[in-house]
Amino acid sequence: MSISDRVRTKNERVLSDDYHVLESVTFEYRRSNGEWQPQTREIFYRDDAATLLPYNLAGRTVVLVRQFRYPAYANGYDDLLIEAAAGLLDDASPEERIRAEAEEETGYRLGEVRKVFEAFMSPGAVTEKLHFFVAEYEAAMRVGDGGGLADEGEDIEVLELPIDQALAMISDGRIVDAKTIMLLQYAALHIFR
Ligand SMILES: Nc1nc2c(ncn2[C@@H]2O[C@H](COP(=O)(O)OP(=O)(O)O[C@H]3O[C@H](CO)[C@@H](O)[C@H](O)[C@@H]3O)[C@@H](O)[C@H]2O)c(=O)[nH]1
Ligand SMILES: [Mg+2]
Repeated sequence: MSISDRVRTKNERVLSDDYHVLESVTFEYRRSNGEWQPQTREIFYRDDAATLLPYNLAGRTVVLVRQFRYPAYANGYDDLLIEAAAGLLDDASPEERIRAEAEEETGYRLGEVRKVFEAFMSPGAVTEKLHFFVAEYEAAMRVGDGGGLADEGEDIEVLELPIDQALAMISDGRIVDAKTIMLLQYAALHIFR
């Protein structure tokens, strides 16, 4: 049985369609006891995206980026946010897109990239699914400064950190971005053992 047998979409109203689409959706959901219950939810339609953690096994380091994020600032975060490189797919394949995005943001032209998992990051409200990758890097792969695209408003710093320091920064609150925490914990569990 598909879950669509338990959902009847009644109405979809576009609240905003400036850059992404925000809709108010009214639907009925058939509860486990068989009753149909009306519900309304605001849904933010965002395209899927990909993120990647470059790691160097011998040096026990990883590469992250730092940039301004207005939504975090609006929620009281008074600093640049430390993140793994990430980008919206823009209709490309996750692997193709993350390779280009990682080079744009960090300056590293990577070899093999490995997909490790996929995750919905805020499934109560946002459609976006994120594709997670890791890739081994070495100093010779640095072909540029990174930094992102200035004409798209990006002003990105590149950070190379020991994995143990990055993990400590999760504990002390200096790293508070979910995708970054997930990739660093993946690396601690499966890469730097
Ligand atoms: N005008 C306008 N431009 C936008 C908007 N949203 C994104 N852009 C443009 O699209 C670019 C997106 O840059 P990417 O590097 O592809 O994406 P990202 O901002 O890193 O986003 C990824 O990480 C975020 C933080 O975890 C995620 O929130 C996001 O969904 C995605 O995974 C931005 O630099 C900006 O130029 C918007 O609402 N309005
Ligand atoms: Mg980005």
